[in-house]
Amino acid sequence: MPNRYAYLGPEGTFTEAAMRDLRPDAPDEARIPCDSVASVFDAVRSGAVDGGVVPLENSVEGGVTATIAELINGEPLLITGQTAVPVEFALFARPGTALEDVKRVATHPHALAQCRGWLAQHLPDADTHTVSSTAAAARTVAEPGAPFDAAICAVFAGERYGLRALAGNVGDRSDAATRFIHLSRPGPLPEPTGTDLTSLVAFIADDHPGALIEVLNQFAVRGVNLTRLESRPTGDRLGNYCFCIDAEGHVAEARVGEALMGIRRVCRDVRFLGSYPRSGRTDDLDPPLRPRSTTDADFAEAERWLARIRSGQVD
Ligand SMILES: O=C(O)C(=O)Cc1ccccc1
Repeated sequence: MPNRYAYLGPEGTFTEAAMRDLRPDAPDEARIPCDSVASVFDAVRSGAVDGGVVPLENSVEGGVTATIAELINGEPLLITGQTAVPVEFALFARPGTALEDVKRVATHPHALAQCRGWLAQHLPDADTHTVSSTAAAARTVAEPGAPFDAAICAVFAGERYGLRALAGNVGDRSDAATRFIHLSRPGPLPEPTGTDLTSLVAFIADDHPGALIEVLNQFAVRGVNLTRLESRPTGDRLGNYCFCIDAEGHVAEARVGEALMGIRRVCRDVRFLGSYPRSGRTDDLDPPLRPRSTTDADFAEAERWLARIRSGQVD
């Protein structure tokens, strides 16, 4: 039986597009749509599927709370891949509906947040409703007696559910993109590719001046570039935060491994989320920033030098 992969469904979500990017060889029957981000995590944890794809962050709206909360507090899973997908929104309705007939619009909360300008200009009196995904909105609009007149969704979702486009490009920014991650149960890490990311959550030991700088310094002094830093409430009590960090490089590399050891020493707790290729499509990526003296060979040479001086060799 081929491996099975869960994703935030139904068919026609941007997450499904990301899944096709990350698992291009998975046949249609191996792609399992779920109705929430939490149920994708649960399907991977329970072993019902071999992997899962969920949205992580959007270039306009920021982090996807449901995903980040699972990564921080849920039973641990590993991130084993990621990809970025351009998101272009369109307004779709049942055949025969005109723009002026649209009184109720449904979509995903992140899509709504990115289309507010267009809606205010073209449908100022319409009520907006949020549902579990853009494709769920399109599927509901297509049903007889639907509670909504139109959906904001991808063109492929509108077409998939037999709707007609009333307007294209309804996003306030045409260059918006969303980052999606591939999840696996804990196990062997993906091999380093040279263009990898490492994700972790750092829980500060005790609230003191410079606590975050101590964490960031572990990366800075070893020449590791950060690509994302987000503070999130730990959930314990108001004012307690943890820090979600993405860094360039793989934990198998000396500079990244040493930075993680340093963080482990200065933090109360560290949750390692994975080291994985930076994109499903690695062709258009810049090489990671790698300052002088931070190669594995540099670290190995420094380790040999330390061993020599510890044994009293000073020449
Ligand atoms: O609803 C979808 O299609 C998703 O995949 C989630 C989402 C929603 C809005 C922007 C990017 C991803």
